[in-house]
Amino acid sequence: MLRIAIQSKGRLYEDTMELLTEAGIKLSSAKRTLLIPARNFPIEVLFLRDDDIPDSVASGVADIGIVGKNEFLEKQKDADILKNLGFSKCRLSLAIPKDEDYQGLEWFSGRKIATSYPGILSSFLNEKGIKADIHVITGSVEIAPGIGLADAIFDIVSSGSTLVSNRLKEVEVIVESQAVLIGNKNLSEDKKEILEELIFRIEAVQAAEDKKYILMNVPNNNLEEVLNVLPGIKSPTIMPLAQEGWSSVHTVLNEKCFWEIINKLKTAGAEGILVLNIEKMVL
Ligand SMILES: Nc1ncnc2c1ncn2[C@@H]1O[C@H](COP(=O)(O)OP(=O)(O)OP(=O)(O)O)[C@@H](O)[C@H]1O
Ligand SMILES: O=P(O)(O)OC[C@H]1O[C@H](OP(=O)(O)OP(=O)(O)O)[C@H](O)[C@@H]1O
Ligand SMILES: [Mg+2]
Repeated sequence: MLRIAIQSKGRLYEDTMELLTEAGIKLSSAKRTLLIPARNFPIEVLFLRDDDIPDSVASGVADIGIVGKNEFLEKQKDADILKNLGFSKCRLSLAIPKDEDYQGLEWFSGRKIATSYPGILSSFLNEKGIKADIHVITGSVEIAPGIGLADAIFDIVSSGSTLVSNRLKEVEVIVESQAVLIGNKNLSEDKKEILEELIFRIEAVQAAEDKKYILMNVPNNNLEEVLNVLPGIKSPTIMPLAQEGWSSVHTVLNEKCFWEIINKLKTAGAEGILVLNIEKMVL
């Protein structure tokens, strides 16, 4: 049985649960239980605060875990990053009051910076030879400059709206983060085998993301024109329709690509275009 540590509630929880579900892992729904075995896969899920996930994996309390890369880097625990998971994307940035004139990192010399990430910040400042005063607070970091607690902050930024509403501006991006799958360094062969199967499933889910299956009807005379518009990843399927002189064309496209070529497809003579979600894709 492989044990995976995931966040019990918070920003990572929903996407993590969705990923496990899409990978076909069904949990027996024992709410308020901290350790739940899957019903159909040799895995059990341990629910923790995200701060405790890196250590639980490094120490072997859990075999693998899902946590923000920011948190993993901050905790400096000895485990491997096995996979980027593509959700909870954010960055750790330095931000200062918006009316300050900013010319470069020297601005921070001798200033007080509030953060929940003292480890990452101090190694960054050391590397750059900047001496600043790091003030650790565990939440609501963005209000620190406004209430006179610090001159600047180092915190998570995503859309940037929290910075704006606290009259701050982002001046340096130090770490790009997203949810990552981490693993203990000494897994047994049995556990490695289960992990491989899990990663295989995660990759099938990821491959299908942003991909659409599209079907359209095309007069045979226009087939060549339509096929020219479709990007040639793999050759499309072409089947005759019951109606003489028409064919049905099926292919897989990136969603973004679809919006770029939709008008060209119509001009080329495609009709009745259907776009379907793809759940999994094994390449
Ligand atoms: N605004 C955001 N946009 C995208 N990802 C974010 C955002 N805020 C946080 N994250 C990511 O989600 C992770 C968890 O955030 P959350 O706010 O749930 O943490 P927390 O309050 O420390 O939770 P816990 O109670 O488990 O300790 C962060 O470490 C970061 O990787
Ligand atoms: O750039 P933005 O899109 O505004 O996101 C950044 C904010 O999101 C997170 O806080 P969250 O909303 O999770 O609340 P918290 O302060 O309770 O952690 C993070 O701590 C930032 O404050
Ligand atoms: Mg936390």
